[in-house]
Amino acid sequence: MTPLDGTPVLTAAQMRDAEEATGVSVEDLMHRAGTGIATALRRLAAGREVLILCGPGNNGGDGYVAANLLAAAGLSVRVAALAEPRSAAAIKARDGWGGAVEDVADAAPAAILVDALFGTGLSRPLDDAIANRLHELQATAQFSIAVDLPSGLATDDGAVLTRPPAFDVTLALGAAKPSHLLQPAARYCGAVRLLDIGLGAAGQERVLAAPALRDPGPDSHKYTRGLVAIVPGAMPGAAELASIAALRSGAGYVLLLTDAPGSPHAIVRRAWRDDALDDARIGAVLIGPGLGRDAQAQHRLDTALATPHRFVIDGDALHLVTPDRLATLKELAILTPHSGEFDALFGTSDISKIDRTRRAAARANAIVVHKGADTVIAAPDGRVAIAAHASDWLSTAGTGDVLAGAIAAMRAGLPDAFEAACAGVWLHADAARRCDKAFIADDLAVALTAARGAL
Ligand SMILES: NC(=O)C1=CN([C@@H]2O[C@H](COP(=O)(O)OP(=O)(O)OC[C@H]3O[C@@H](n4cnc5c(N)ncnc54)[C@H](OP(=O)(O)O)[C@@H]3O)[C@@H](O)[C@H]2O)[C@@H](O)CC1
Ligand SMILES: Nc1ncnc2c1ncn2[C@@H]1O[C@H](COP(=O)(O)OP(=O)(O)O)[C@@H](O)[C@H]1O
Ligand SMILES: [K+]
Repeated sequence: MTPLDGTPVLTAAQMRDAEEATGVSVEDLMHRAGTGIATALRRLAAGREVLILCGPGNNGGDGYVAANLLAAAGLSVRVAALAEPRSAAAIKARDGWGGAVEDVADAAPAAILVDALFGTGLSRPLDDAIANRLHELQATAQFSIAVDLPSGLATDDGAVLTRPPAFDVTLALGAAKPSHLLQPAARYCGAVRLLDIGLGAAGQERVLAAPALRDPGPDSHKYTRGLVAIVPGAMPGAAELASIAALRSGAGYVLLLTDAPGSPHAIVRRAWRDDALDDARIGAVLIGPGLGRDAQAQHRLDTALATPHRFVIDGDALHLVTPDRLATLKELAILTPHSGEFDALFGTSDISKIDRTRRAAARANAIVVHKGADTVIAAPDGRVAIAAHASDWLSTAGTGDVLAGAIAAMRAGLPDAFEAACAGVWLHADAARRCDKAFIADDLAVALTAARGAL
């Protein structure tokens, strides 16, 4: 049972391919899955009675295998089924279960509820009676665990076909699936833990992991650590927040292009001029937080984009560019749209957030950080990282400005724009975890120092 950080994310079809590529039979993979589930359950149940709900497919098969192993280990375990198993592997697993099989409709509740009804094979919404029963049994349990996915969730796009109960833990078999990470599905999974079943899964989509960042050395000075230039506009507070965030993420020098005084004094302030960015030492330029969308904003953006720097483009600036303009930039830019900014720039669509973000990155030839409770980061070369479960308290004004500053600091210091974007998103989420609840964006920016210090 391991955390998901850095692990591959596979769709249902990719899971089937990975399963075939192992050359291992479905029965053997199911045995591995059942063994992993039983080991996890022994720890999580701590001696309490376990009720395993088994569906007709291989998800149910995993449940029968786990039940058999738990009973053999002396644990109190009962099984309730929805229907007869249909796949050969699930039939064999059920036949290997020596105990009674109750009916889900009238099975008595237990302290520990295990949902092995449906996994990656769910093809349509659940019947109301089944969904209601699942909610009842989960509500009376002390602790609930979903095998692979809570029943009712689509696997590939974060969609909810039928609303499941909110589980305490989901055991992802073989690899994380998009719905463990994408909303609205992810909120029902609880803590997601990976059970390794020996799939040699490799793909371009991964769960975001902590970056490996170098600390300064004896040869470092402020410019080698990265000079971030920040272009402010109509709402100066946003650029101030981004400036603090860039410094506290480890930038060596933050130049805020304003003559308005402010703190901290570590921020260097100089009035905007049309040649303000003519400095080869600039490692990254951030433009967009609080920029406004008026003629002055458009002028500053056009002037900035005519320079050959590495850009982080956020907020209002995303309303003043087109994907075609972005694709002509010399250096790979990083775009940080929330869903409204994303739709305005790239249009709306029904496909999954992962696919939309990947397409947008290819279209604009830029790194796209598609923000939200689920943040997806995509590169034009196809790499994708998905951030797992950020603090919902991030939904407060100014936290996006803080993110933009953190990413700009990373962009000034790292050669790979995708890695820089990933590092900034990681630092931002970690800073939020350190802030507990009801923090404000100013607190979040300050907490970046501790987040950076932990790496
Ligand atoms: N891939 C791997 O490497 C490994 C995968 N493993 C495990 O296999 C799981 C996937 O198994 P799976 O493909 O058999 O699908 P599963 O989720 O059990 O359900 C399919 C069954 O349910 C039925 N059904 C669907 N929707 C329904 C509904 N709303 N209401 C009622 N029925 C519905 C559907 O019938 P049909 O749609 O054909 O009518 C079919 O009979 C995966 O999550 C993991 O746990 C591990 O064992 C080992 C390695
Ligand atoms: N419910 C949520 N859970 C986790 N993170 C969230 C949630 N809502 C927003 N965020 C994060 O908070 C930040 C908000 O950014 P943005 O919408 O641009 O705000 P602002 O423009 O006010 O700074 C983004 O990093 C986003 O990913
Ligand atoms: K399940």
